[in-house]
Order: sequence, then C-alpha cells, then structure tokens
Amino acid sequence: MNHPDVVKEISICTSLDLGKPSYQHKERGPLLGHGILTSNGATWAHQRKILAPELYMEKVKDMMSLMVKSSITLVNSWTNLIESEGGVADVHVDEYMRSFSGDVISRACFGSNYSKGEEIFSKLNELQELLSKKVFSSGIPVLRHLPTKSRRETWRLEKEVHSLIMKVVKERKEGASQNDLLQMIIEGATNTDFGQDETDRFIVDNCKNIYLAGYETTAVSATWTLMLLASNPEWQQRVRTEVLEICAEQMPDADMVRKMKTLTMVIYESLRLYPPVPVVSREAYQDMKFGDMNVPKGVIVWTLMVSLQQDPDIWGPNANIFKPERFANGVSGACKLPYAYMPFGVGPCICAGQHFAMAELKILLALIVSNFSFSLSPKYRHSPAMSLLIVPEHGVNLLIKKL
Ligand code: HEM
Repeated sequence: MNHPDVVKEISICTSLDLGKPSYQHKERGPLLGHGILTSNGATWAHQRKILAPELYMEKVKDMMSLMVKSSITLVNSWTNLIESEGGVADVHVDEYMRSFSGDVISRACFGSNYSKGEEIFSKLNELQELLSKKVFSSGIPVLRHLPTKSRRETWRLEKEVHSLIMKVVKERKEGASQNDLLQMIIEGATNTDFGQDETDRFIVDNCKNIYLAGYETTAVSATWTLMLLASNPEWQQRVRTEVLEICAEQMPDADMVRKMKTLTMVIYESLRLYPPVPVVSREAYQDMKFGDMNVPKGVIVWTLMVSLQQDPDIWGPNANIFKPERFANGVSGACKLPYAYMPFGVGPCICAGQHFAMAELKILLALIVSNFSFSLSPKYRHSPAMSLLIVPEHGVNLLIKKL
C-alpha cells in the first residue's frame, strides 16, 4: 500500500469522492459521536452545509481579532517568563501552543460564553487522553462494555461535557442570539425535523468535532513551524522582516495577513514536511482498481501524507529538505501533481477549517517573530512520532529572547 505509484493514484482518486473519510474507531465514540467527522451521506451533507460556510474566509476575517487577542496573551506570558529568567528562557512550547489554540477555538465556538467553552474543552481533552491510553483499546467486544475504572471515568466525562454544552445552549435560547459557531450549530439543528434527543446530540457532537478537528492540529502545526524557524535562522529573519514591514507596529488584520507571502511559504513547507494529520482515508463504496491493485467495496483506503508529500519523484531530489521557496509560485509551482500536497485533505470532505487554521497560524507566528528571536534549545531531541497526529515525541524546547 505504501508504494509511491499506488499512493499517487489513490491520492488522485480520493478527490473523486470514494466516500466519507473513516475516522470511526470503536473506542472514539464518546469523543466524536455522530458529528461531521464521523457521519455519512445526508447527515454529513447537512452538517457540512451548516458548518463549512461559517468557516469561509469572509467569516474568518471577523474572527481575526479574537486570534490576535489569544496571541497577545501568549506574547505577554513569554515576555514575563523571559524577564524572570534573566533575558533568555528555555521554553517547552507545546503546551503554550495548545493553550493558545484552545483559547482561539473556545472564543470562536462559544463567543461570550468562552470561559464555559474552555471548561468544556478541557474536559474533552481529559477524555481524549483517557481514550488514547493503550490499556483501553480492547479488541474483544464484550470487554469494551465492562465498567472498568477508566471506562467509568469516560462515561462520567462524557456526561459532564454533554450537560455543560446543553447548559450553554439553554442559556442561549433564553437570552440574545450570538454570532458564533455554537449559534450556527444550534440553528442548524433547530431547522430540521429532529426530535429533542437527536437535536441535542447533533449540537453536542458537532461542538466536540470542531474541537477535535481544530484544536490539536493547529497547535501541532504551530509547534513544528516554530521548530523549523528556530533551525533556519535566515528564514526566521526573512519572516520577521516581512511582518515588520507589513504590520508597521500595528496588530495584524485580514489585509496584512493576506500580504504575508514569506510566512505563508514557511507554513506550507512545514505542513508538507510535518503534516499533522498523517492519513487521509476513504471507504470504497464500490469495487475499484488502482493500477494493478483491486480494492473491493467496503475497504478503507489510506493515503499516507508523508510518503506523498516527500516523494522525490514529485517534489524533486531535495524533497526531504526545508525549502519554503519551492512554494514561491504556489502549490502548483512546487510539485508535479496537484493532489500531491494535501495537508488539509482533498475533495468534498476537505478540511472545513483550513482558512481558519491558516489565519490563526499566521497571526500567532507574526506576533511571535516580531516580539522574540529564538533558537533550538540543547534539550530538543528530534523524533517525529505518529499517533492520532504527527507530533514531536519529546516536544519542542526553544531558547527565546525578547527583541
Ligand atoms: C493546521 C491545522 C489543520 C489541519 C492540518 C487539518 C487537516 C484536516 C484534514 C486532513 C481533514 C480531513 C480531510 C479529508 O478527509 O479530505 C480535516 C477535516 C476537517 N477539519 Fe481540519 N485541519 C486543521 C484545522 C482545522 C480547524 C481549525 C478546524 C475548525 C475550526 C477544522 C475543521 C475540520 C472539519 C469540520 C473537518 C471535517 C470535514 C468534513 O468531513 O466535511 N480543521 N482537517
């Protein structure tokens, strides 16, 4: 399955909509439920129709001020840390990126109820950690229903998340309407012929899905991009020069973000070398053939991002090297096959939050490079590890100085 020709053919075919991606996993039900990530057919189409327009570029522009707010919180906390450490701090950046990304997604999803959102998302985080523990993934069906300690903990967290979200929804229904993702999900669920239980489940599951899709992916991308900028000081300086020129001491807005070409090239290159989502998958809805390989109906086809995005036949002999300039003329100028670059997936199920994620990354990185200079700490050990996402196994430590 990992042969490059097969991978290329499959990647092209994923765009032809073999079916929905399969994120389903026996133990991830409590986390994902029946939201956009796991639904099929008409249910998925309905959810996509509600959620995707809320994340189009025009809407994302209105959310940029909240991204700036969360970035400033991070800049202030690093500034204090550096001062207390006497001018240079050795920072484990992963947790900061997670708390930044969690803050942004809570504000976007829950608007003025965002502190409630943070509480909900922190419980979801606990749930995700609990579910990723190996001991929990028993393959024997009957064992999956035994009330072990961790399973009881999962059920408790699941219930708590459900009732916290429903409490915010109830307050919303009694108060003024708001302009955030939760409001759109509530309206999308209300304008259907769902019964009450189904409506509640639709709202809760889609809140969970937005969190799962958008929180850690963006945090991990920011962490990898900082690692690459720290290892390539000339690119760090090029990005800084660009940001300082464009922003001229103002906070980044939509127009400025659009002009940040060098920063875009760096983020694209980071997503090429370290795509946070390791696999894009599709279920074959009918018997299919890729080259010499028969794929029977019902088989889940995996496209491995790293094989595709670092294939020298497509990207050239320097495919494994950090060279953001390859994106100077966009994705089509960087590689021979248009679908060989797909950190956000392809086709009708392409990441609904890609504009949101790009804006978030650009604003955060623009504020970091214009306030700090940084290099890799001697503590850093390079070890990309594949779990649900491709993550730095030991995290990323940077030596950071205020400019
Ligand atoms: C750098 C950050 C991100 C990366 C790399 C990423 C990547 C992906 C990928 C690979 C998929 C599967 C696409 C496919 O199967 O073709 C996906 C789906 C999705 N993403 Fe993202 N994502 C990111 C951030 C976000 C954010 C911030 C949000 C929301 C605010 C989001 C919302 C979604 C949704 C709703 C889906 C499901 C789309 C569907 O099934 O119709 N993502 N993402």
